[in-house]
Amino acid sequence: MEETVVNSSDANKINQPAVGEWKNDENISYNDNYEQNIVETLNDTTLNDNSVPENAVIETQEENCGFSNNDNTQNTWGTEIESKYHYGNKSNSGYRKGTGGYNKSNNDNNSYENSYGYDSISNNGHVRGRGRGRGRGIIKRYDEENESFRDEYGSDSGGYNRGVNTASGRRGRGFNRGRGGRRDQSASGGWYENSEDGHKKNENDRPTVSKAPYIPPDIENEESIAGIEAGLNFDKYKTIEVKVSGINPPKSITSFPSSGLRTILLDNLSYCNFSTPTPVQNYAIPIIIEGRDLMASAQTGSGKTAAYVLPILHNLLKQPTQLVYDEHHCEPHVVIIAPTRELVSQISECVWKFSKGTDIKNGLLYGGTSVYHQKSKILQRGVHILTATPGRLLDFVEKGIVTFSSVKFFVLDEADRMLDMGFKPDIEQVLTNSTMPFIESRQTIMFSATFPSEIQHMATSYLKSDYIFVAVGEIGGACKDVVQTVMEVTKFKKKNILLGVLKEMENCQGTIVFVERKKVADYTAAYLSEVDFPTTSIHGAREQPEREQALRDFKTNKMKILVATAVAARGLDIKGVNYVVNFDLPKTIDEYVHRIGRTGRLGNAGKAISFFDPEFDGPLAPELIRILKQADQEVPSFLNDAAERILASPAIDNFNDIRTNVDVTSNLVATEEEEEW
Ligand SMILES: Nc1ncnc2c1ncn2[C@@H]1O[C@H](COP(=O)(O)OP(=O)(O)OP(=O)(O)O)[C@@H](O)[C@H]1O
Repeated sequence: MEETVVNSSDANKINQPAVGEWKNDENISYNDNYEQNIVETLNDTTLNDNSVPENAVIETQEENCGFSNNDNTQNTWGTEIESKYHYGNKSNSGYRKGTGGYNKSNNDNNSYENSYGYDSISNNGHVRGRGRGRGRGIIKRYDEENESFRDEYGSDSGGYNRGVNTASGRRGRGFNRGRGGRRDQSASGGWYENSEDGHKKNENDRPTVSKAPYIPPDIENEESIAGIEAGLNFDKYKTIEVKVSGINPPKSITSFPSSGLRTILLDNLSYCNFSTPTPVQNYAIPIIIEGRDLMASAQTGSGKTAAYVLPILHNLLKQPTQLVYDEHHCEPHVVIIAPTRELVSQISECVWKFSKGTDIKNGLLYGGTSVYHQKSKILQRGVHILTATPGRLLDFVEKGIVTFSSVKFFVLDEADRMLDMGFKPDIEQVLTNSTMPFIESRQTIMFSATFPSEIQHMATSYLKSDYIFVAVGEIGGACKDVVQTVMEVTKFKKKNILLGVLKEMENCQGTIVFVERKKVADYTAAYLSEVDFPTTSIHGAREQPEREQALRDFKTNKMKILVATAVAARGLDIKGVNYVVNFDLPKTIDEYVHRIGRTGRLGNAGKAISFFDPEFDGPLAPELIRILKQADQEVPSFLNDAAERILASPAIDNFNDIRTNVDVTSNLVATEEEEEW
């Protein structure tokens, strides 16, 4: 079989602004191209819901390779000092720092460790560092039937792994070759041959690092009850414009008691301190209760989840039908799909808290967790409402564990995201599954804060023709309770400016810093920890337990700052998020709107600070200005200048064939954010 060798001199051309910056600052003695290739490798080996079978466990081996023979490294192992934010236990966040080079370890706890040399390990089988290598991918696959692991060898090329493992004061050298195995057309990581003493190991005695499947904590706990409390601006919701279109839309409600919702739901609402419905709830509840399909858009943090969960629960309770399940499969009545694991978990919590005291069975499926555990949970009692990420859901559907024959409601949360290029094939696969009831026989519901018109057009093919459209405020508009500041910051200054911004805050507790790349997330979190801001991070290269631990640490204020990639941009509802900092601006304005919507929720005040680098962010300027104006925010003059430059520049050639009489085919390509998560 032909090997694909990535030439390290063929530098990956991705813009990687912050990488150079860190390198400059940390005096790391290797060149830009090399670093960029590492980034490329990591993309290839990312685990996410779509790329790796969920029950796969990566077996990692490595052989250290020798770059670390420089004086810096030699001198420093003895000088490590413990920072006050280094937590010794495995379920916490922290870091260890040293002096000189940059060493970042991110292994089986939620910690950042800085010391000499350069090293970065994460639990999903990536070993990053210097050196180069190719090798075969091995996936340790969990065999559910036998409850044991078996090896599956990846075939074909893909990943390109490099690694020097110099964790915890040990250094080794050696040359590492490993070809990232790919399965199911997806990158899945590779294994490395490793030797602490620098000698290549015999294949037979390579150590196996098999991870036990992760069983997440139960969502059914009282802490889940407390949502965000309504803020001072909650009453402003009354004045917001709501547009409703469609034939004979049901009349909106004005209060929960007059909504017709069943008593048990009203009781649960008051238990959860929901006294007044938000506008999207006023309109969506009666529409769904009356059995109409719905596409709805409302600003971030305005209660869209309850707007569909409550009427669905009401209808299930009003017309109970028998739950079909046995030891092999189950047939949910409601399927809710959302793009990220944490969001799925959050929605499921919401279902649980509103269905308390009823017979409704609630289940969830998401990647990075034990398949066996999730399977037994939903097959034990059956499941009325199943909330899932698309990858894990399809996995269960393919295995026949979930069938859709009893589906009455199909919900897409963050619907525009679920129907964009990254997820649309999965959604199509779900909706065209032979067991899925036709459009006329199910109720289809879509919600998001942003809904680009092209996605709306596409979405209509999944809805009944008389669906109702509800738009609360401007579609895709930013929440006006968020004060938005845009600063002109070039890439090399970002780090210092971030520090300045954090220091200027009275208390930086509850700050989410968004970056574009996983690696920059790690760097930034490590750096902030080092300068005494307790920080953790969430991104797609972290193991699921680490991701959940990071969120818990942030939610419980153990960590003041959460550095995140796009994985945390949508839907996450975290109390006490006072600031969002866009260290890197996103590529699309909708992503910006979702990110800044992590603060300023439910009438509370929030603040968003964005670093605008004219070199990279120019294309976003016109749309950013539109969003700032819509939310009555100040538009800085440099942004106007950048927008003028963009608008004055010639239109980008779309590389369209100038002939009109030829067939055109196009392939779906995953978006970059997708790969980056
Ligand atoms: N009527 C209400 N009364 C009190 N609290 C509410 C009400 N509706 C929603 N909430 C709370 O408001 C918060 C935001 O709700 P939710 O997460 O559903 O917003 P969203 O519109 O889906 O946001 P996003 O667009 O970011 O996904 C949650 O903590 C929720 O519990």
